[in-house]
Amino acid sequence: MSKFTVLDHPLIQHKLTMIRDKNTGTKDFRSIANEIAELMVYEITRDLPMESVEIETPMGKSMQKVLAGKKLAVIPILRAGLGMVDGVLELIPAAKIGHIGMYRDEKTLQPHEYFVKLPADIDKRELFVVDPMLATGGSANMAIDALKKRGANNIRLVVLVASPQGVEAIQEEHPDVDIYAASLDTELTDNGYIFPGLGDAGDRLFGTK
Ligand SMILES: O=P(O)(O)OC[C@H]1O[C@H](OP(=O)(O)OP(=O)(O)O)[C@H](O)[C@@H]1O
Ligand SMILES: O=c1cc[nH]c(=O)[nH]1
Ligand SMILES: [Mg+2]
Repeated sequence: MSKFTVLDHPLIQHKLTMIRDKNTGTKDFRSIANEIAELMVYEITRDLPMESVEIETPMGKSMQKVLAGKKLAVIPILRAGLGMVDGVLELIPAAKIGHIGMYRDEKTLQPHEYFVKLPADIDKRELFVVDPMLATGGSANMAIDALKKRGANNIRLVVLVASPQGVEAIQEEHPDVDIYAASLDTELTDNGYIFPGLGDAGDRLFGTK
């Protein structure tokens, strides 16, 4: 089964509380969501493999460490996943970006895919799928399906807030995909919203409500 990790760094938790607050407006929600994504990626990338290379400092030749292994790509699930991309790029500015458009039918809660545009070498990259909310898990599961169908084989899912049902759904369908969240919240409401959650993350990010 895949790993599920809550990143409980105090800065992440403090900032998450700020965006949970319904009085936090679009401008602050947007910038703080990106700050949390940046801190999360800092924690998650602790285990990236390294290798030694020879370089020459002004003092002479020396073996030093650099990142080894696969290159990275960030895959936001549109729309709300866009709200985490800039934060990730602060730390990994050379990452490629792929987009997967997904919306959840408000009545049935079923996800619908409407856009997929990915880097050509997706099979050779380590992918960070980002979306603030993992509620029923339907959207993330379908996004991961879309990636695997196109050759992706190294995927991590990074969300701000997860529900227990969402984590279970991903672990069941994609046991190879590790999940990272800033919080595991207590429940899903009858209309599919995470409680206490953030409300509608897309609407809060883009000011569409
Ligand atoms: O786990 P699920 O039950 O599938 O719900 C989570 C999805 O719902 C939200 O997107 P939404 O459909 O509201 O689209 P948006 O990002 O355009 O607002 C959210 O950003 C996730 O993608
Ligand atoms: O709580 C939720 C659930 C799905 N989508 C959101 O934006 N928020
Ligand atoms: Mg939405």
